[in-house]
Amino acid sequence: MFQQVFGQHVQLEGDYKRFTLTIYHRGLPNELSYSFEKIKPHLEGLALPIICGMDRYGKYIAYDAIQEPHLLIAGESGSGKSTQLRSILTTLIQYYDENRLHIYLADLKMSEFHIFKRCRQVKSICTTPEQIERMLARIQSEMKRRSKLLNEKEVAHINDLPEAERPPYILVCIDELVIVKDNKDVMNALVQLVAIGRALGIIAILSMQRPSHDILDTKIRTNLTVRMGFRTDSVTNARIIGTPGAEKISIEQRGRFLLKREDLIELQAPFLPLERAKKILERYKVVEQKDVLPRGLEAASPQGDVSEEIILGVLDDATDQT
Ligand SMILES: Nc1ncnc2c1ncn2[C@@H]1O[C@H](COP(=O)(O)OP(=O)(O)OP(=O)(O)O)[C@@H](O)[C@H]1O
Repeated sequence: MFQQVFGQHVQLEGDYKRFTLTIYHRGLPNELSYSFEKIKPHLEGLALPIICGMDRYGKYIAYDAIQEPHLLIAGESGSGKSTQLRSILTTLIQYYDENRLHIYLADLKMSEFHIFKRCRQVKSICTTPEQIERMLARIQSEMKRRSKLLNEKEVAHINDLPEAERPPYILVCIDELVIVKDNKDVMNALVQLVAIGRALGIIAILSMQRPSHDILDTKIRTNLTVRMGFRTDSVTNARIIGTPGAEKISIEQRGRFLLKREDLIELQAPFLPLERAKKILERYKVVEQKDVLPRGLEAASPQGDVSEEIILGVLDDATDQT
């Protein structure tokens, strides 16, 4: 009824007694072409900026993952999760060099993280549960090293360290966690990461279709402070993600999602097609042979006990091992 009177761009919010009707001059764009030039000014001042999308006022929204750590991206198949992760990572790779940022990726669907192979900031791309286990074990020892460093220097956060001693931020992204949901080592490592990672500059992004209790431990879920809820097939699933209303997003509205931080807002994600992302990333890839680890982790150490310099400093070209 309100839409008939005021047009398409109205929003009715409220619960039992009190409702607010907001009438916007315009709606969200149906598609938002990815543009780093337009996004970049909105990242300034954020320690680890995560680009989200555009709001109803035509404003780009980004947040600082050091202030609001650990992100859950969820929604049904084809709703836009991978595309969103692609633009988050491509943005960060253009924004920070490897002295500021190290990225660890786990792509259990083996769908598309290969496009990040050989990017200087990308230190690992895992495609099997065993590789994830080892990657997280390495992250755990890096967490120990950083905790010790903070203790010695008597500071609370790596950002408080002098610039010369500050280690790079570490971003760990896992696509489709469901495949390793029964792996206790992986889950325990993740529990620890999301509990203490923030002060150490180690942040997780998890992407999955449905983060139900049997897939995502409550100890992990409660520490995923930011949620991006893409289209879901039911109210229940939208609630599980923490973005009630995501069930109302229509199938045609690709890249539309609800962002849950303190409030819940509707955004349109930038659209960065795979081929365009590949082109952008070309400039950030290693070219010299000595920069590329020729074999995988097994080649580096038959015992599977890889030294920190290798895993934390060199690309684990995991796909080549499989
Ligand atoms: N931000 C966007 N703007 C416009 N179209 C989009 C956007 N994001 C995704 N799409 C379209 O939707 C399709 C599916 O997107 P995507 O692969 O990201 O979904 P997904 O949620 O990761 O699916 P799955 O869980 O099956 O991997 C894309 O191929 C693209 O055509």
